[in-house]
Amino acid sequence: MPGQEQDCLREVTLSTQRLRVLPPAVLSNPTLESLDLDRNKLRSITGISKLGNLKKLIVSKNEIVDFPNEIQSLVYLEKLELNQNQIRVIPEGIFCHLPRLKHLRLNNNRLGALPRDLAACQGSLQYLNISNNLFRTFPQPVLQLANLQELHVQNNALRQLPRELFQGQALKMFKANGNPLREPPIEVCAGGIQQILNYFNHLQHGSGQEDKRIKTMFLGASLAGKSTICKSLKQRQAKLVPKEERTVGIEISEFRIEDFTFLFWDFAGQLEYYMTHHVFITPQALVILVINLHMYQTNDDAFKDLVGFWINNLFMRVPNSVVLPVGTHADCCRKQEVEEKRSNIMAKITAMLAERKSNLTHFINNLEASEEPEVYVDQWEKLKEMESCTLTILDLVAVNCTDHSDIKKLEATILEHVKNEELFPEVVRVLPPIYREVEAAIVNITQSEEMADHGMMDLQYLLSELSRQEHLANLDKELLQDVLRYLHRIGLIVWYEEIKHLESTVFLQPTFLITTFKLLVRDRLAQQLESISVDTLIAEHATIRDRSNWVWAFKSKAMLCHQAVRALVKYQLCLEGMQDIFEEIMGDKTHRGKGKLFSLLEHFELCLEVRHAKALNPQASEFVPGRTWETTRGQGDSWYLFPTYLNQTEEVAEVWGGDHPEDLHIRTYFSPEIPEGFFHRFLVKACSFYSTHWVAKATCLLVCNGKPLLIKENNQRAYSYLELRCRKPAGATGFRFAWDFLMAVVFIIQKLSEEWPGLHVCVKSPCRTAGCPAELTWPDMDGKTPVTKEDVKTCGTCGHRFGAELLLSKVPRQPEAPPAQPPVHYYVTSYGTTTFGPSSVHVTRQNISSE
Ligand SMILES: Nc1nc2c(ncn2[C@@H]2O[C@H](COP(=O)(O)OP(=O)(O)OP(=O)(O)O)[C@@H](O)[C@H]2O)c(=O)[nH]1
Repeated sequence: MPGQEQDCLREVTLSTQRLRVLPPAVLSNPTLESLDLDRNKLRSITGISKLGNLKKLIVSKNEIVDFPNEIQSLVYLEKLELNQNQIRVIPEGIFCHLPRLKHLRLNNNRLGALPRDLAACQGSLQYLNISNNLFRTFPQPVLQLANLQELHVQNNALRQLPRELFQGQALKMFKANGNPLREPPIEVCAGGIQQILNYFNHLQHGSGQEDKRIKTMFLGASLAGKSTICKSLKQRQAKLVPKEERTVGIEISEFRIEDFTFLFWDFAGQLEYYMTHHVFITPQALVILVINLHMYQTNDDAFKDLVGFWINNLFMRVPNSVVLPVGTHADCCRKQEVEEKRSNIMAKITAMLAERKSNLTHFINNLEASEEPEVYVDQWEKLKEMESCTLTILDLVAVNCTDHSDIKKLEATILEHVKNEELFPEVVRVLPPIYREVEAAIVNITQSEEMADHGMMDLQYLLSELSRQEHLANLDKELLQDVLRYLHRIGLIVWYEEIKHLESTVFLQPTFLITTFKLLVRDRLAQQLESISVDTLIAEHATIRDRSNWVWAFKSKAMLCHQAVRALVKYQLCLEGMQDIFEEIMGDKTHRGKGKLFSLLEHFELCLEVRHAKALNPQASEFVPGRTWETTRGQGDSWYLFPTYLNQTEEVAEVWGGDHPEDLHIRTYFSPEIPEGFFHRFLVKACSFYSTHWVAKATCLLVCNGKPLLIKENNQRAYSYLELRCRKPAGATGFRFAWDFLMAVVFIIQKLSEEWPGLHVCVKSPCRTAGCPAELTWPDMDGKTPVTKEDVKTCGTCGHRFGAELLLSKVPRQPEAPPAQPPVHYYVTSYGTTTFGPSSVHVTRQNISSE
């Protein structure tokens, strides 16, 4: 039987066989205990009841519409997977016959309810996945599953979760993101089971209060009028912002209309700040896209710069957002011109949305029509998920910001949209009174006289300050952390508990965090560096000549040494009267304590530490997989590379020595385009992993075991890709190594791209015939099937045949080859950690050699 692996006929695997019916041979084997039918085309599994000894049945990724009733005969069943089918209803009378069922996957179907008799599995069921279905209310039978340890309900339409679910001891893992939850709000759920439980406990002591709050992000090109609108809305009058007062970084303010609280995040329009946008552009917000109508022309370039760029970025980053385009400077245009521009912008946005939809449909159809569609199931699913996301674009409002009545009109429009539950289902959150009390007390502290401008506070100190207040005397650390976590997620404060250096620091004024970013990520940084005062230089034991060197290194290599950063930061903090926090931000002088600034910049992949030191520890006696690779610390000054400021392009090309037709060559394509800042963050990630590297504006050369790998960025409309090349290796080991290297870099790219949920990335190998435009699409890389079955691939366009190892990660077969290894899985789990097959290599940071 094809694809069958037999173990005394107890176990049969028939995945990806394009089966439409169960093969009779399988059904004639009543001793079978495990049957895997993953990724086929089954509409039913008629006859399955003959396999009365089955313990494990996998029918995921098939075409089942009607729940297979025969499953009720499989009374020994322990594991059942029916995910990724089209099941709408599960009848009563099935689960009551499955008392041993431990593991049940029903995700990605069309279910809206579960049968009552699921409760019969209460003694056994430990894992249940009903994510990506159509549940509007929480399925009550689940509450009786006393031994349930893991529950997935993501991406349904749940508004409320029952408190009883969290009261038992068993539940260890619970996931609910992607639901319009009010009670508890999604920001509370993200804090985990304990936080949810605490939330319900506090709800018990008083009735929940409705909180209507929405983060509002003002985006748009420079000088569009974002700050003007923001300030005018807040002050309820036309409030023109002088041109010189440009937003630096992001400004945040709070504002109320009726009983809605708006948190305004006003983003600076200059390109340099786009690098930090990924940190602050978050889902579940109202996006106000501000367009200067006076500047806008009805041609494609103006549209791309002032509107298209932002729409594309929102597509990729927060694909489910609601966007209100606002056209400013209406007073500088004729009435008819305003109308023309308004309809031009709306028509072009509509065309963009249609283009995106049609692209996705095209990709999906391609996968479905491909030769082996079952090896593209994961890609297909991701695309389907993207297709279900909708960027809602509201009708453009044209305003004259100098006119009070226009501001009032805009305010009314915003309010009307926010009240629309269809558009903003999660605006209303039910909160225990204590959440509001703690929040109010924090706001009081931030506004008090004693509070320093920066608003940074130690967590323990904050707790003691709060609990000094009579009504919060019982506040404990856990509850405070719960509330802080919530306030962080809604954007009122900033608390990065996941960054080790910052876990005990709360930024009560989120703007201060942005101020810290701005110290090094800003426009005209070179001028800033040049203007460091002599006093500051002296205090840092530096000379004017050092300062010139810093400027030179920055302009030519986008690098700053530690001393330069210290001087720059000290100088800027002095200007703002905040010199007292210098040590805290920068760490101590020995460079060993990293300080908050670099913890932040490195966490968000905005800079890379480049240490001029001898490579790896020469004293290290051995390298042990899974353990930290110890390195010697360099004696010299640390340098930091800021990829945003890179402007050279030639350096890498020189080291690489030009492309060669023989190179192994793949491309990762991006649709709709490579997001702003993506390549820079990729550089930081990849270079912190591969110690030897060269970087330039749009290229990078990584070296591993002496072998180079080139990555080039090409970001053109309808042609956005990263190209990966390495020299054609000799011999099977060489191929294995080269493909491992390529795959590791592809996985870094894929891992990073997950941060843009609306971004589609696919990998292709160009045909190796010079001039032939054909490309070979790569199948799912985390699928269980090997990437390629054949040894030779034929190009469908030019007809030439190539060894598969030249196109895909397949090692050439050798006559004396040892028995097949288990399939190798690669994945990059996080910054600097990678797993290759059975052994895992954990490298926290390799030193950088300056070769
Ligand atoms: N006449 C007129 N001027 C406006 C209008 N809206 C904004 N302005 C002016 O346009 C200039 C730019 O406005 P800002 O609000 O600073 O623009 P921004 O989008 O915040 O700009 P960045 O800070 O660079 O991101 C200011 O001088 C405003 O006074 C408008 O509707 N009519």
